[in-house]
Amino acid sequence: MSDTSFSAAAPGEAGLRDFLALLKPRVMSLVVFTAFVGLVVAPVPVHPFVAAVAILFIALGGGAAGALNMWYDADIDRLMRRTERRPVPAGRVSEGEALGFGLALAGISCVMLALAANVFAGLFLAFTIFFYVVVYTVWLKRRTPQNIVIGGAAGAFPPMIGWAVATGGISAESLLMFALIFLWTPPHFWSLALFMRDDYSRAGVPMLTVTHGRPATRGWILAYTLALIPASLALAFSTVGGPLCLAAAVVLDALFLRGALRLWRRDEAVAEADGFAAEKRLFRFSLLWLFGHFAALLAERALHLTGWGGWA
Ligand code: HEM
Ligand SMILES: CC(C)=CCC/C(C)=C/CC/C(C)=C/COP(=O)(O)OP(=O)(O)O
Repeated sequence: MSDTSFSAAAPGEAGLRDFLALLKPRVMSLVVFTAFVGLVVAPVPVHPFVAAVAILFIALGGGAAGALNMWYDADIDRLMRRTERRPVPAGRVSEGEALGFGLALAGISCVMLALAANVFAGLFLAFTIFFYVVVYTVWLKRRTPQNIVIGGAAGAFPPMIGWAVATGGISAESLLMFALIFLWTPPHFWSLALFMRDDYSRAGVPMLTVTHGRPATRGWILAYTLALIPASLALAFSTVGGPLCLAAAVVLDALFLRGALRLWRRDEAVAEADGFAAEKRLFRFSLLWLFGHFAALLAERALHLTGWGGWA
């Protein structure tokens, strides 16, 4: 294989790196981690080989959804500084290639997950890809500032898919994991939208910062952060939680709330003058917050296996 397949290719010349970029690997890493935790904390043990194969196909399914999103959004990605260098808008991968790659990967991953785990998990993965690509990307993203609130459900399904791999179904615990990510998505995304507003405005995407302005967005970030607290406590007190989850929830929630309150009180001129430093900090912290909650669930499960952890 030549070196060029790994380097940033010229227009019209796709490299392996470009097809990897279509999978949105950085975002999907946390998505896949939440699916993994959903699988591990479920009360039904899964053979390690089946678990590894299932996680691989969930990762590929998530990647397929990313590729299909980038195929459909190529026109607006071309207009935003953050996304203009992506493989399709930069012309290194054609729209047809991105569409074919995404569809093939989506089909393979759903069928393989159904065969490796169970049909319900395979169908759930297919529904999640459909939700992200059709409901969020095609239908809502360009129409309403509620796009990421409703469409965000797609990003909240993966731990339920992981749970479904183990149990073949849905439970109160998997719904609580869903609720945690569902309520987290608005503060996660809107803190980024505060400092990326001009990109979205240029592309004509009706994100809340564009349609309702920054001060209103700050209020909504605080509102969803407050709603996150009971959701994370409920998960900590559920059968998959325990003292460690509770301690993690208290610390992470207090820090998230402090950051959201700080953003809410910010003067726009001050925020602009310091380059939206506090907004960027809260966006980065949102990633740590979600990782921390799911890492705590995993650690609680590990402790439980040694006779500690959990409430029982
Ligand atoms: C509709 C829901 C969501 C929207 C609109 C959204 C939007 C974004 C955007 C625009 C970025 C900026 C950087 C980039 O392009 O990579 C980003 C970063 C990120 N998001 Fe989200 N996100 C959503 C849901 C999620 C979910 C569910 C997860 C994981 C469970 C997640 C994990 C991440 C991670 C890990 C990054 C950092 C990527 C990096 O380091 O470059 N996001 N998100
Ligand atoms: C298993 C499976 C199918 C998982 C899907 C998970 C999922 C829906 C994650 C959402 C991640 C994300 C980057 C949303 C932003 O889309 P955007 O189009 O607003 O962001 P962009 O402008 O960066 O493209």
